[in-house]
Amino acid sequence: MVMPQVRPIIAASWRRCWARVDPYTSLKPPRLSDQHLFSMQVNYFELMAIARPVMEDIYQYIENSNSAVLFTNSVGYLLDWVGDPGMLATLESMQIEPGTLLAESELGTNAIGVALLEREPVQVVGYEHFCQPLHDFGWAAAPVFDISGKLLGALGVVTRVSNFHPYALGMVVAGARAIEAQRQSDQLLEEQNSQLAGINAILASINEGILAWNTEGIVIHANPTAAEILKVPQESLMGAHLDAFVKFPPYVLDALHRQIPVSDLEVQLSVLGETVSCLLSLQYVRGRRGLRAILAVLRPLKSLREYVQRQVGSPTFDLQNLIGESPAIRRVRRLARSAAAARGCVLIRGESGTGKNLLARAIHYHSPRSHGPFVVFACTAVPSELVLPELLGVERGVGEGISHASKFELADGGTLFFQDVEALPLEAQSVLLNYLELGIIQRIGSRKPIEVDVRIIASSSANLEHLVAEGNFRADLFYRLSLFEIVLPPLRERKQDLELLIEQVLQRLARQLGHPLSLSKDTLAILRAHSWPGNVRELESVLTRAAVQASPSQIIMPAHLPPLQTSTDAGVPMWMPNLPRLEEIERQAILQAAQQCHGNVSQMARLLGVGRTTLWRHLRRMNISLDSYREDGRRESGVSL
Ligand SMILES: Nc1ncnc2c1ncn2[C@@H]1O[C@H](COP(=O)(O)OP(=O)(O)OP(=O)(O)O)[C@@H](O)[C@H]1O
Repeated sequence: MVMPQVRPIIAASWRRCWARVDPYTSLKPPRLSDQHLFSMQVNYFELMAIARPVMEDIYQYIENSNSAVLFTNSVGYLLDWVGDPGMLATLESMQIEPGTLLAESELGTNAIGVALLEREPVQVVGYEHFCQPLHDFGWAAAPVFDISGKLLGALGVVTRVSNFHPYALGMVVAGARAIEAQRQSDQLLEEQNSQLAGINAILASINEGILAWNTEGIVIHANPTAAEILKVPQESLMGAHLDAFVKFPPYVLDALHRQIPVSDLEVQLSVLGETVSCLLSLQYVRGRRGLRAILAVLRPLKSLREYVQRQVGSPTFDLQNLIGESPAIRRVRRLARSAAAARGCVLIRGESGTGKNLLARAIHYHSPRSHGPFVVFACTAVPSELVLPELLGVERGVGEGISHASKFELADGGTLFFQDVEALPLEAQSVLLNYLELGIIQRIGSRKPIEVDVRIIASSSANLEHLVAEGNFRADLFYRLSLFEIVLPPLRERKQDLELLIEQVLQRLARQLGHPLSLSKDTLAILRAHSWPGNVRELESVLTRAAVQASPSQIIMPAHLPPLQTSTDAGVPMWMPNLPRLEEIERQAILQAAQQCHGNVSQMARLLGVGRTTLWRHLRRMNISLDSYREDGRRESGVSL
């Protein structure tokens, strides 16, 4: 029976102790071996490093009052203490010292044990201790939590009952809060530092120059690439005044003054008297109290070109990938090698899907320019109003929008490939001709001539002679381009290559599907009989569909093939003068596909066995709008019809 004046928290502890603690014997709490204590202290090193100064602060107030300040872990093991030597010796005589378990289950009711169990500050004085040997003492303790509420340990003060001061509890509570606050701020700092280290590592590894300076003009970050572009050591830049190194042109200063962001503006900086050309982007970092820093991204023009090159510079562009051993294809490969070694323009002609793209890339790949970029200008994919800005680039003044480089500049030192050159508007044809004659271009909005060294390759599946006769293609450009002409034969004219091509496509599909693939005899016969109006692209698409249909079986049977026409009347090159009749057939096919695919260009292209680009070209040429076929009347982006 507990006396009514006993506080409930103490009474509850006594009830817990009755079953397992003998109140009358001398204390024998468990103690860690020195080795275990040491490893525990190592584990708690950071927390103890925070707790120790707080413990000493508290001890300053209670020094000479025969007391001690204790810090335990969350289980109750005493990790550290500080106190009057007399009190420490007394505690030691009761087997209480660093390494001792002060849990309620071992020492009976005591402030540390109860504070850890009840997760609240508590004082236990005199007879409130369950064990008699502690009746002479007064303890106060407060639990310490982390930011998520997890119990970390307890801070306690112990004195003789006669010296016990009611303020002791307030002191340990304030001390515990101080430990928590310090730990949280340490953790935040550590997080920020690790985030900062992460950001710095990212900034250091990216290929763009990153330069940041504060409102006083002091450089607060410069990554290695920025140092490389500016040719100034990174250590010299950091912490220096930017003005000491870099002079911006007046229009950039104006942008900075007015805090206008710029993106990929081609600029010439004066760095310690040397001129550095690069693409500059500016961003402004704002805090609650206004502008905090300016962030500049610097990109060397060269690296941009290399980037373009990396996108295309893969070995798949080897001429060996133009499969076929027919005399026609051998001749194409021979011509392509001569074209690669020469310097002038090349015109590649042939029906859609015969490999014009492949050949253009291969010529570049085998040319002395292969280290330079290969840039594609897809004439049908660029909306007509954007053709000139895309081709020539745009120079805009500050505040007028974003300047961007021309395709010629991006291709400088490499090859510029005009895919479907027949779709180039007349104005752009003049630009191209002008470049071929003078070797310079001028960005829109600028009078400055830019000298570029670009080789031109063009492709076409159109009847260019017809277009010239109609006045839709400049004759002088046509003659200039066609000085070196390579014609890719349609597949139906080199059926002996069919099996080689099938083999190559099946090998690729087998790799993708993860099992070998072959054709039954009947399937091969059907493929041989087909006229392949869509050429190699159609073959690839038919085999892909069939392989997927056949999977998991490894043999493609006739049933797996999509319907194929066996007509022989497709054997007419697209640029022969019977275009109107063919055009009508094409128009009907496209309209049917549009209906079936609800105007979805990708699906239509698949159905028709042509590339998206080719389909867009036909749509534009035939002035077909897909809007009415789409359920939501939506226009597809990228091309205006
Ligand atoms: N001789 C060939 N050997 C191997 N693959 C080929 C060959 N010819 C074409 N191909 C493949 O056929 C597909 C279409 O080729 P490509 O895009 O070069 O044709 P294209 O004539 O430029 O077509 P379009 O005029 O429609 O743009 C590509 O996947 C290409 O790799």
